[in-house]
Amino acid sequence: MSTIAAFYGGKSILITGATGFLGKVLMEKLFRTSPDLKVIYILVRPKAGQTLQQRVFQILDSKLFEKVKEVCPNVHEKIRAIYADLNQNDFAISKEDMQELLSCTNIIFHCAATVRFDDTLRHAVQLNVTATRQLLLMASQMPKLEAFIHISTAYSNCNLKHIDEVIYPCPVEPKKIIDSLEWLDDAIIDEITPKLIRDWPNIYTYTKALGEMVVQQESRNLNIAIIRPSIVGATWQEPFPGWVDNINGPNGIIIATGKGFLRAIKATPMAVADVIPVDTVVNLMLAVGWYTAVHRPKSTLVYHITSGNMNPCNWHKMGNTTSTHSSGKPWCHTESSIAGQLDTVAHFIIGFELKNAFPRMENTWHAGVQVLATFEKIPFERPFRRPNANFTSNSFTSQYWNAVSHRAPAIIYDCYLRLTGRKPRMTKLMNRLLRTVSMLEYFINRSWEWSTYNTEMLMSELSPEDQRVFNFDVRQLNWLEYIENYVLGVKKYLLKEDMAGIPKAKQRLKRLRNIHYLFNTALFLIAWRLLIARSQMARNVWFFIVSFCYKFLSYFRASSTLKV
Ligand SMILES: CCCCCCCCCCCCCCCCCCCCCCCC(=O)SCCNC(=O)CCNC(=O)[C@H](O)C(C)(C)COP(=O)(O)OP(=O)(O)OC[C@H]1O[C@@H](n2cnc3c(N)ncnc32)[C@H](O)[C@@H]1OP(=O)(O)O
Ligand SMILES: NC(=O)C1=CN([C@@H]2O[C@H](COP(=O)(O)OP(=O)(O)OC[C@H]3O[C@@H](n4cnc5c(N)ncnc54)[C@H](OP(=O)(O)O)[C@@H]3O)[C@@H](O)[C@H]2O)C=CC1
Repeated sequence: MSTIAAFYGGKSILITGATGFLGKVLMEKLFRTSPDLKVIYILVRPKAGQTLQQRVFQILDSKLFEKVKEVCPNVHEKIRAIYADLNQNDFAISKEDMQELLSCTNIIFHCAATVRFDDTLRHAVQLNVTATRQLLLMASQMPKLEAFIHISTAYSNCNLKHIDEVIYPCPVEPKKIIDSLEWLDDAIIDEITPKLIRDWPNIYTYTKALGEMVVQQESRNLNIAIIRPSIVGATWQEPFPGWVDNINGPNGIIIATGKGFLRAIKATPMAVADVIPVDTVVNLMLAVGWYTAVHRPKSTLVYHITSGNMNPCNWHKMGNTTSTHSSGKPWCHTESSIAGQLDTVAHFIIGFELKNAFPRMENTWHAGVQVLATFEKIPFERPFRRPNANFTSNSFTSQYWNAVSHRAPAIIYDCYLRLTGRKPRMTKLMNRLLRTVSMLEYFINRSWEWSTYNTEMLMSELSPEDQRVFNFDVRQLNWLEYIENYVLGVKKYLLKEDMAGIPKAKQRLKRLRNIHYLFNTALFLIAWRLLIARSQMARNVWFFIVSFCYKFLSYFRASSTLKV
């Protein structure tokens, strides 16, 4: 019997952010492994015209919860949705609900946050800092509370290169920021935001760092732990592989690439793609909840849950030479443009240098290669263009690809829409996509080193049974398998596409490839014709090539006649 599963039996657990990506997987695992838990309180707000109950029913009726319903048929009775808005004072929780929460809660998992990179400072501070402070205040009034688990991000200190499992101080005290936001107006806040966030890349990571500081300052005598996941991806194993339900992080990029909208990205070839499956993060969260409550460490422990140091995967490739598990297909630039060739050469040179500089990276996996190979096997329906991916770390090349591979086709397509009497929309969509990609660029052009002493210590504290049921050992992850399931999951659960449509999608890809070749050939012929008309040298080269081909063919014909 798993000690951790038994620990949660009979417990009242409070989860914030339960309607989010991580929160749903956390609830699912809790119900599946500890069906005898007493109750899960979730703080929910009505959204998109749905009441709390409708939101809960929608979650429980989803595919994610299919297994839970077998193990815990009365799951509906064990969820208690409490109306709450974390942006409001006291979270706008009713007196009776607050009383129940304060007197009954045993464990808190605080997942709620705004994860938008472009949120306003006011809103992000309210949710990621002030709400955390408020929740800690509530926690301090809970007599039965055994552990408070705060979910942060591995990127809360991404302004550093090496990050330890400690809470780093922020230049400005969170309290000062909270106080000043109360009286500053929005225009002034916008003006001072860059000065406040300094070398953090966005408001999200900055406010998550402030949130950690608040946890440290307001911890009082609570048993607190902080968990810092890197980029949370689709499920690896549980309850089934590939489950994903939002367009954050890599998900949106996978869709945009699979549908042929995004064909180039500014990314450092060997930068580590520190994706961590959501079920791995949840397993660690539950193990940390147990450990913090039972072992009561003297100080607040921080746990990193990342993949890069134990089982690295990078965004791109260094050809098919480094990974024995890669598809074997070279990372090819299918377009035969000169810039493309130069880019390839540059990648090989950079990659060769990097390989020599970081021999550890020899065994890394190549996300991009696997993703593209999977698109061949399991194409998305109705792609705009054929999926392709040019990775470049050079700003100039990146701008070139943006113009040629993204903006130009969007403009051409919009002209076609206009000519056929429809409303143009592709340029707008493309601008939005490129804006999103530019926000993610910071994270795909750098690598970080996260120490994982606490996470490893915890792993060694678990019984073999707990290590199996609550597995967070990312060394066992097979990236090839994971990425295939990830892409399949995006197709099935996000795009809601039917597998029966695959043959048709493959046919469409073939058609797009033919159009692509035709278009390139026409372009080449036009360019060549124009050149020949203008340059004597081009004409000489042309006659040389034609006469060479003619001689070659005559020789070939003569020798085959001799053989007969
Ligand atoms: C050529 C390339 C080849 C690649 C090949 C394959 C490569 C290998 C794998 C893929 C690699 C790709 C690299 C990915 C890099 C990922 C790096 C991520 C780094 C994260 C570090 C930190 C991690 C964390 O701690 S937090 C989690 C990460 N957070 C995010 O990702 C949030 C980022 N998002 C935002 O900030 C905004 O959404 C923004 C700015 C991107 C977009 O804002 P915008 O205002 O333009 O759009 P929205 O109005 O927000 O939404 C548009 C549209 O989408 C709907 N929507 C929004 N969110 C969701 C959602 N979560 N789920 C479902 N749908 C959503 C929204 O409703 C809108 O729909 P409409 O119908 O238009 O209303
Ligand atoms: N996804 C990732 O890649 C990573 C996530 N993390 C951290 O993990 C945690 C969970 O992230 P994730 O699940 O991906 O995020 P989601 O955006 O999927 O979920 C956010 C959750 O917070 C809730 N929430 C937001 N605002 C409010 C509010 N005013 N009142 C009540 N609830 C609110 C949302 O509720 P609603 O449904 O009503 O909007 C939702 O349940 C966050 O703390 C994040 O920083 C860390 C590293 C990476």
